[in-house]
Amino acid sequence: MEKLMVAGGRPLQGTVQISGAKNSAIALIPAAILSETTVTLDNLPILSDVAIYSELLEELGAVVQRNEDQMIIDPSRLKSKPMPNGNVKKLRASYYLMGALLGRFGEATIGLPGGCNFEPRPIDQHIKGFEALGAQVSTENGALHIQAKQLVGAKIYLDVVSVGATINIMLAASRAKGFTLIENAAKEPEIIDVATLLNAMGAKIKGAGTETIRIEGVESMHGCRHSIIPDRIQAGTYMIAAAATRGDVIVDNVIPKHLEAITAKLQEMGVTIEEMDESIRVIGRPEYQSVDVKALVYPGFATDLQSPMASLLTQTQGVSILSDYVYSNRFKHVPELLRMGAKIKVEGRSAVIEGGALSFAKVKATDLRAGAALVIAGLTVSNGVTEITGVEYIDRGYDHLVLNLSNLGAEVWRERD
Ligand SMILES: CC(=O)N[C@H]1[C@@H](OP(=O)(O)OP(=O)(O)OC[C@H]2O[C@@H](n3ccc(=O)[nH]c3=O)[C@H](O)[C@@H]2O)O[C@H](CO)[C@@H](O)[C@@H]1O
Ligand SMILES: C=C(OP(=O)(O)O)C(=O)O
Repeated sequence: MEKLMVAGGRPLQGTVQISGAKNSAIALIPAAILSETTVTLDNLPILSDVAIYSELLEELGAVVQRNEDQMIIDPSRLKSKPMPNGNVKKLRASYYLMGALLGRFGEATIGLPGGCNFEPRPIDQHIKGFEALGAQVSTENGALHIQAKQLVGAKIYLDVVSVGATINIMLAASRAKGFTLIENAAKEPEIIDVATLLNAMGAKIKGAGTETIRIEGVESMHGCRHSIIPDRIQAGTYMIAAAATRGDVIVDNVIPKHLEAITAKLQEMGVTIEEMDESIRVIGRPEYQSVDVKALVYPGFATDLQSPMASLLTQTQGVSILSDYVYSNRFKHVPELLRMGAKIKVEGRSAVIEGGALSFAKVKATDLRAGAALVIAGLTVSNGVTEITGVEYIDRGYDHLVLNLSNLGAEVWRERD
């Protein structure tokens, strides 16, 4: 096992290139198997989740080639076979195989998903969607068995706005007979990215990015080439890190529109932001105002940036309230930040954060974004080295983190634990 060492206290300076989005990639890779011919994905992030997904497709019989930031998927010989254990348990997004296999073969048996378990992550809305499309769903030894003789389009109203359920239903409904309407759909940019790929593969999807998605099912789908959108969560994390270290950083290869919520919140704190076509410059200040932040569904402030934001809020002059309305208990970073001297109290779905300097400590990343929060906290500490274990979580979502931070002037390295 490795640990991440962070000797902070230096303002981050320079330019960082943002890779393709993890939360798109892990849906686009399974989406590709709805095609009978080769799909090429460009701007692929280099992440452990992506590597595991490529192994999952190979286990199902696909031929997968990786060249740097490109993945070429030939799913022509892929079959639906039961995947109750193994790699499916390593990532949450293995649940997209349910919608994709169901769409292509009318059958899927997939173990209940793993991933970052900051709190229970139900999939009842995914199941409700599959059932509405005419599938029968049962549980067999911890795996879900989903089967349909013929998927038939349906009107589906999601009880909660769910990225995962919206994408999974889009995948299955793309190959259903007739018309599907998803109402109260999630509007995240990653959903638009998946719909763009599916449409390039021959699907007929309209309205992705709004709360009503219309899908006319098609009988077959074909290969195409698609470039993955930039990772707005990675971008937001570097923006937060730049502000926390009072740095001056250009975050490049981004879609500024996807970053409006974090941009506005940083500006409210007193951070200077300059927006360009495909990049954002973040210029920090010695002092920041405290602010209240509410993590909500898109276009609200992303829940995935809530933990990194907690670290930045320790750098303000007052008391901030950081609430998460998507995952009410996503606060596993808090006990670790307390070890670093943070003054935080969790009250219900909110963390009440009082500004004050942090100090170095040995801390543990318990999930991906909690890990990012600890890296940012470590970058603010000038009097010693913060040691972060649980690096495998951080590797799920941050492409070349050590290299990127080093290029920005940070002293960060990995060591064997
Ligand atoms: C809306 C939202 O911000 N979604 C985030 C969520 O997506 P992810 O796809 O994990 O979560 P969902 O969007 O599906 O879930 C949103 C909310 O709905 C609930 N839920 C979901 C599915 C379901 O069947 N039943 C149910 O009750 C969840 O518990 C959660 O409270 O985490 C991802 C990884 O951290 C983020 O990238 C997504 O942006
Ligand atoms: C928790 C995350 O990922 P996943 O839902 O894939 O576990 C995340 O991206 O912050």
